[in-house]
Amino acid sequence: MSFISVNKLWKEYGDQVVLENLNLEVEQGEFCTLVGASGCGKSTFLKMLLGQESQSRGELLLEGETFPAEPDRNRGIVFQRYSVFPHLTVRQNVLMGLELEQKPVLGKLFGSARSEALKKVDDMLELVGLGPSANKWPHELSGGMQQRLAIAQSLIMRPRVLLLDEPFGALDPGIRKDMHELLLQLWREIGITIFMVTHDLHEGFYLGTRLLVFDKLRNDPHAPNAFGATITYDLPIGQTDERLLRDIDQSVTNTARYQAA
Ligand SMILES: Nc1ncnc2c1ncn2[C@@H]1O[C@H](COP(=O)(O)OP(=O)(O)OP(=O)(O)O)[C@@H](O)[C@H]1O
Repeated sequence: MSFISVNKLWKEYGDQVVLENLNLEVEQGEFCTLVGASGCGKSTFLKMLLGQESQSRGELLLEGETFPAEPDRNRGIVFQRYSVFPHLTVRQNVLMGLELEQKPVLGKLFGSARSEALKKVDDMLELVGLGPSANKWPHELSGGMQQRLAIAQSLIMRPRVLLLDEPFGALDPGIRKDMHELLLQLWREIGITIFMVTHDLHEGFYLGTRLLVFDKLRNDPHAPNAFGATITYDLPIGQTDERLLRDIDQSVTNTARYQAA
């Protein structure tokens, strides 16, 4: 049995078919990057993995069981835009998840429970390179540092699956490279399963263990909503070459043109 199984999965909004007949088996510890034209349903797929959206048809299984219908601590998510709380310091931002989990009513930990939680928070901040910034406010951080904080906020809850929706899309190329290194280091150290959406085909081609291309096999200009996207390529990273990259780029660009028409 696979860690995650996607069987004949469809997603429709009204008469718009967004995803059609997705089939996928993912083992624990895999790092999947998702690429595809804008509007092809990559974020929708992440939302289904998160439990924020339900499928129209088909199955989504975690260790053979139906995925929990609500977001829970099994799954953490990081978005492109910073999702940190501006009125809390870096340390408080990361502590908050643990406090709300252990004290859902008061939202505060005291005594030894608080010391233990703070130790975990400081270890996590070290891991993502924010140790020296623990007492800063989010507005004092660069974009890359804010995304490190968002990643720390997710990882402190020890999710089994980390979902990343274009987490580095707003960052400068140099910072993006540093964030790739950080992500690969965290993934190796923690052994977590990752799904990451990116618009950058090169990023998708070289980061992680597996590239999933979301694309439409059929485009009908007279009925643009009639066909959804599916996984057209499922490639192990490292066994990809420039020619294939160009083919995928061409196909994704064609779909993007149809979508924009
Ligand atoms: N809640 C919703 N209600 C209706 N339609 C929706 C909803 N969420 C998404 N859609 C539609 O589903 C399609 C897929 O959207 P989605 O955001 O998943 O695409 P995407 O591949 O992640 O795009 P991008 O790369 O631009 O973020 C789009 O046409 C979008 O308008």
